[in-house]
Amino acid sequence: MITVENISKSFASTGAPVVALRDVSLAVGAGSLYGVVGSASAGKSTLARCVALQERPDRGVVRYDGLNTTALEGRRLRDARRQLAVVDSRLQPERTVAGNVAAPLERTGVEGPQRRNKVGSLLDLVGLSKRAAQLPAELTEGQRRRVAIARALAVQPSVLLADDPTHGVEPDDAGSVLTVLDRARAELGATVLLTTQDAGTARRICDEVALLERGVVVESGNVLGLLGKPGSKIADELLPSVETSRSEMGRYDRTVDTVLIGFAAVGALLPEAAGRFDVELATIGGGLTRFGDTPVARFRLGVRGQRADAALAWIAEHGASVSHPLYGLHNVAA
Ligand SMILES: Nc1ncnc2c1ncn2[C@@H]1O[C@H](COP(=O)(O)OP(=O)(O)OP(=O)(O)O)[C@@H](O)[C@H]1O
Repeated sequence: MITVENISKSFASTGAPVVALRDVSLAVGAGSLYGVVGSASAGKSTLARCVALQERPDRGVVRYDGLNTTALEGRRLRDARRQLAVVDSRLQPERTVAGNVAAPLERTGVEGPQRRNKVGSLLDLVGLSKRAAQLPAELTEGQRRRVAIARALAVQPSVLLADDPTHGVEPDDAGSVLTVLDRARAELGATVLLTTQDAGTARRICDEVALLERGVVVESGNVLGLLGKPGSKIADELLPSVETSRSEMGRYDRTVDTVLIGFAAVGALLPEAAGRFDVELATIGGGLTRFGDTPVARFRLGVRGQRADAALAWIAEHGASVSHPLYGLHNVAA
């Protein structure tokens, strides 16, 4: 378990100091895949460096399993660092894929068949066994990232830190990088903390997420839990957008936005409510996506019928969130 408690960090500059983090707190549960999402210069890398114990915050504390790391020096700092690994995408260009993954094992004195077996299982984990003898230059950027992840995992860290792991990777290739991070958590039990500018990354693999804006955590929590929360910025960013024309909305008695989570809800809840209460629930905006393996829909519904209130209450009772869209520019196309 990693806890970040009220950390702040500024950097000197020619003018006023640059405040990279302001009073940031996070709790990253053991075995979770935690995503810090934010736009450029939001402070993500600074936060990742503080958690990786590469940078000391000006104020606040980073704890590993309760241990306050902020004051650690020398051997105790090295011991604390040993349980975490940072994915460093700079590979040794003259060494093969297997050689790069073997490098940390060579440094720690793991030899012979033990080293070969370990490298072999890590290459299996990242899906690059067939490329063991190739050089980094012969790989795609996404494959190189997977080598970097395998190398980071060679020291059997309990925490894996990946700062913007899909940056510069082609979209087609990015999915396999994320899959490998997910496997590191699922198969090796590592806690994974990643940063990203891309909401899609959080949607694909993160269980927990924090939204960082100008050095401040504006929202955090369980991803699926946030989706139904009215006014959630994270939900708004991750869910399909709802764009409906005013004239389309005007054809119904009223319109509502609804978020449906899981196979049963997405597949059956709306037709079931429409039939049960004899109302029309027409999908006039939004769409369907996936969070990991879980299907999630955000629909704007045009509602007609005398028992509309009862139908919407029934949907809400069965786990959907129902909210009334604002007639603002944000939601309504002209
Ligand atoms: N070593 C440093 N010296 C001076 N300023 C820094 C340093 N590191 C970061 N900053 C500044 O702190 C702020 C946050 O930077 P940081 O790199 O943490 O953001 P980020 O969210 O990772 O951005 P990006 O997604 O663009 O990498 C920025 O204004 C940046 O210029």
